[in-house]
Amino acid sequence: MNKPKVVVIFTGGTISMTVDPRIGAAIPSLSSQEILSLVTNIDKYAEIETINFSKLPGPHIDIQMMMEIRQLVVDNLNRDDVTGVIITHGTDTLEETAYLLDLSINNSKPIVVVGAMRNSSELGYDGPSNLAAAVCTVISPQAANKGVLVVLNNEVNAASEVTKTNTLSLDTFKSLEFGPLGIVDNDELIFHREIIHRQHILTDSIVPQVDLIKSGAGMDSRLIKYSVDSGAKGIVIEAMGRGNVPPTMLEGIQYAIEQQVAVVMVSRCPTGRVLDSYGYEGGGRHLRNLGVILGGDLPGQKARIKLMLALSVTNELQEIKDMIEYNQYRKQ
Ligand SMILES: NC(=O)C[C@H](N)C(=O)O
Repeated sequence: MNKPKVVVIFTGGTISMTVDPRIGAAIPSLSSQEILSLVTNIDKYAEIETINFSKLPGPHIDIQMMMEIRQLVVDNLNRDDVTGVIITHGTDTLEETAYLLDLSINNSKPIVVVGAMRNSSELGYDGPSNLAAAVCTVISPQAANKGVLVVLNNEVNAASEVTKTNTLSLDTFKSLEFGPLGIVDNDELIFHREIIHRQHILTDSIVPQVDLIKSGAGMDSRLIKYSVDSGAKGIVIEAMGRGNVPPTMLEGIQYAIEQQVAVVMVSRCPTGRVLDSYGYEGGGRHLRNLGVILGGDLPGQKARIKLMLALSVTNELQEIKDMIEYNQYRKQ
């Protein structure tokens, strides 16, 4: 019987790293063949085709590269002989690439993003087991129509829900609101739940000029104004609690909106969505009345990706608002 063909796009990250003895710290070095040779027996499950995209750590992957990875994924999913695509990625920016792919690709074939938390010089290198679980996920008929999946530590999470939560742990990728979609157990993909709302922003272009600004007690408007004056097309603000900012940030927010810069607000709290519950100066209701867009329960770095894609579709603030708030808030 023909084995399913899986394309693995190698981009780098700890999964491809060893410790360089000269500097005593990890850097990307392993080739795709070296990584795959550690995934014993994988050839019994799938025929693997490799694409060497880069050997970059997560923090070196930029938005343009994410779009190039996207094009490679689309091109390979369109091949009749390909069952699904895996992307190996540095975990620091993994959720951003995964979410970009999830929003911008509508294809029933599985797409899995995988990485590792321990490099190959460390005891307990988790790269091979994570890659094996990614292959088991991609070849499973259950994985069709699930959007982009993130597989590490035998857990399967939705790209739309997952975030990196711990700097060190093997189970760092968590869907903090809802828990994982499923697991890989004994080489089998088992789902525990569905995602109710999926969203696409189908575009093959992006507007990378979106800044991310976190709020803190007593912060003022300088960073927001600088962002606008230096060419930002959108700004994501990690506000406080339910979605409120110090009144000293209002001037900058108003300035941005007057200049037609889209301002999306999420919360610096790790869980819970933002809502316009508070009516005081700088509270969510006040911000919404000024034209601030609500970003749901996304962490700032993922709301930024969503806004970049939305801005590539339209410059109209109302249309951007509809896209960002889709299915989460009453239409205004
Ligand atoms: N575990 C990892 O992959 C972290 C690494 N700094 C990276 O993102 O490349």
